[in-house]
Amino acid sequence: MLAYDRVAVIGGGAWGTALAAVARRAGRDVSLLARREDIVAELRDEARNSAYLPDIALPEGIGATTDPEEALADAQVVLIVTPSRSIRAMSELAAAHAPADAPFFICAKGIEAGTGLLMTGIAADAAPGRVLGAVSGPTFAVETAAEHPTAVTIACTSAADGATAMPDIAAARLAATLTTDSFRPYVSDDLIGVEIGGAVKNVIAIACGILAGAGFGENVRAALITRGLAEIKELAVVLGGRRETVTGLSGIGDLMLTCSSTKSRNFSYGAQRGQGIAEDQVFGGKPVVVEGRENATTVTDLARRHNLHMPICEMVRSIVADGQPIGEAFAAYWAAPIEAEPRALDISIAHPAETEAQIRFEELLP
Ligand SMILES: NC(=O)C1=CN([C@@H]2O[C@H](COP(=O)(O)OP(=O)(O)OC[C@H]3O[C@@H](n4cnc5c(N)ncnc54)[C@H](OP(=O)(O)O)[C@@H]3O)[C@@H](O)[C@H]2O)C=CC1
Ligand SMILES: O=C(CO)COP(=O)(O)O
Repeated sequence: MLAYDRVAVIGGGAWGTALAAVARRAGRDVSLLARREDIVAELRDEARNSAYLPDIALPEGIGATTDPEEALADAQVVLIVTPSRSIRAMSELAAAHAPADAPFFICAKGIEAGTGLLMTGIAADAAPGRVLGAVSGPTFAVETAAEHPTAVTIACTSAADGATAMPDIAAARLAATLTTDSFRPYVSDDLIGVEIGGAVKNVIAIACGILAGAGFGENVRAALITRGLAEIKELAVVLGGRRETVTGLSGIGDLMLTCSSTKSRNFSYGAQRGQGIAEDQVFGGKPVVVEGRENATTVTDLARRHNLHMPICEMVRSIVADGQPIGEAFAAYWAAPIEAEPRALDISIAHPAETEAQIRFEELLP
């Protein structure tokens, strides 16, 4: 049978709940593991998750629980949908309770601090021998949960489970499992390319948000999206991913979405910082998952290790991690030597107006 009948989801937040809803609407038997009793009770009794997806009616029958054994023991496939910094612990938890032949699909977007591992790299460490994949793409949870049309990329390496034919590999099976009238998966075997797109676009979205919040226009946003895509492509290729994956849903698709909407937490975080709101006052001081904040450092650490310069990601890092004033950081980025596009041509012309640029941008930006 191509599709998985029994799907377990780890994470009762916005994206975990939305994916559980997709699987349930596709007719699957779904169990969702959450940490909070109130979320479990509301999902079970009212088919709602008002903490994370207010006003959205979810399908009946999502089997929510706080008990890992209950959630995972019968799973044929496990979706891990918690923030990137918790993926190691969640993979260990899943490995301890799920059947050995159930593949894990990681739906978080990021790179691990210290190790520089992609999300499936962490899972490979934590759950050796497991078939692993990723779900990524332009997907605001609130839209997916409300059955607005959504397309995703589902990736795994084709050799991962020893399958020889594409329909037998785990990514294709998960695509068959999750397809509904409103949810349309595409399948990829370029796990690295897909995961790099998801991790880096959040950092670029922060940059776009900062400059939008500071009052700059659409020109610079288009420039950052385009040059950000070049940074994604270079990192993906240096790590063994494929150039063409970057033009797909998990690359340019997610980058466009996240860099141009206040529905994005990364963009909104940047916009608030651009308006001059202090780091500890962003989102009114509430804890909100902003993956690009931490991943500005993990992405640039990884790039530096490969002698790759990612100027937009470095700019974001210097603001959010090193506390550099926005005007100064942007001026330094903007006054870099003039180079070729793409970088194949060896051109480097000193910017003539570094000082003027700094003075002007410092006046305009906080
Ligand atoms: N929201 C979206 O539109 C999309 C999100 N993603 C990605 O999905 C991942 C999760 O994001 P999202 O669902 O939006 O985040 P949310 O903040 O909505 O939910 C996070 C969930 O993870 C749980 N959680 C948080 N920290 C830990 C931890 N240390 N250990 C175990 N569980 C934890 C939370 O539990 P509790 O409620 O108890 O705190 C909550 O259930 C991120 O990597 C994000 O980039 C990907 C695509 C779309
Ligand atoms: O990954 C996402 C959309 O694809 C969600 O973006 P944010 O985490 O910025 O809200």
